[in-house]
Amino acid sequence: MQRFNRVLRRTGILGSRFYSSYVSRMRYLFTLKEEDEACRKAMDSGSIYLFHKLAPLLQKAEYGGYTTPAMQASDLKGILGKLGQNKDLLQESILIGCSESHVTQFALDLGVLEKESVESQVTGKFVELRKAFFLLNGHDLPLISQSHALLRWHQTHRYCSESGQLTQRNQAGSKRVCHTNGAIYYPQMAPVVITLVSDGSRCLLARQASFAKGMYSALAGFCDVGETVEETVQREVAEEVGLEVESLWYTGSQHWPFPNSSLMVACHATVNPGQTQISVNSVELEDARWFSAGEVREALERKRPPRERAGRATPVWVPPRTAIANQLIREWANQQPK
Ligand SMILES: NC(=O)c1ccc[n+]([C@@H]2O[C@H](COP(=O)([O-])OP(=O)(O)OC[C@H]3O[C@@H](n4cnc5c(N)ncnc54)[C@H](O)[C@@H]3O)[C@@H](O)[C@H]2O)c1
Ligand SMILES: [Mg+2]
Repeated sequence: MQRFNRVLRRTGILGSRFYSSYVSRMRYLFTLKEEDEACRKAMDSGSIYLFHKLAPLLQKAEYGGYTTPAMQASDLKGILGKLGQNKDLLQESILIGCSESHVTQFALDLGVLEKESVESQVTGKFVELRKAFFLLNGHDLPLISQSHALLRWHQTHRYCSESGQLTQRNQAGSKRVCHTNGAIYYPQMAPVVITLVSDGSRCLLARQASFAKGMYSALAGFCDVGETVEETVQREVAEEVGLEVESLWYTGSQHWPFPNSSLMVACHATVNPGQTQISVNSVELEDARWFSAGEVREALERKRPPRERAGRATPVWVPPRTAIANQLIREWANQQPK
């Protein structure tokens, strides 16, 4: 905390004016992205979330479920020493945030070490990200999702696309620079719209052939270059189910790490109740259907994935609460008369 205040004072951020805790945290993070030395120092007293080949470290929680344990940099240095690894590996950590108590948070991928030997030194197991999404509660997910996306970006974007030379990251890991031509690269994400279409009394859910059996979701699609969010919603609904959107409104957003890094922009949309004939685009979707509010409420309550019964079709279920699709579907169901 003292160091935190010193950095803020030196950079003129902590002055006579009162800053809320949130503002001072954001200003502090901004400074750490700009100043490599300040970031290096913050790492020494920060907490570090571990990954192994992009799989986050998960720990069984005392009262059930799983959490993501954070390690102190000093403890991690000891572990690296025991595993015969140079402590400089710690410098590869990337900055991901700052807790409310002003402890800086970093993420580090220990993929260069053998997974089992790391697990023997820490409490927990490295779990593949998709599985981790089902095991963790909503509180831990944004941090893990952000860390995964940033670590992955650094691992897969090491070269300058103009000079072909290796680029260097700044200490925080918020950018990479090519020292041959000065090109700067920032972490990328793709904007995606996710839309729940309604005709006033029913909503439209669809499934891709790759979804788990029985799972239906809202329509989703990547934004094309040059499109507005509104245009993407209209195009995706037309492309995937052959309907024309009459009105739409934004409701929320979510960072989504699959398959790469997406910013999911969630919208509700309506179509004319007199023009609801679905024409499924079979290249994109396996099925799309209208569901009544009652059917949607049942799907929301169903255990995921539901137990299969011999000779019966798998009951319809929807993505878990950790996916913004669930929020969209739940919002719509809550607005319908009981
Ligand atoms: N969080 C959630 O609730 C939620 C729910 C549904 C879908 N999603 C995500 O939304 C994403 C998009 O949905 P979709 O698959 O229906 O999209 P989509 O309908 O646009 O179809 C996918 C196709 O778009 C093309 N494409 C265009 N730009 C792309 C890019 N930048 N990256 C990858 N492919 C690109 C590819 O040909 C790909 O096969 C999926 O990756 C999925 O993980 C998230
Ligand atoms: Mg789609």
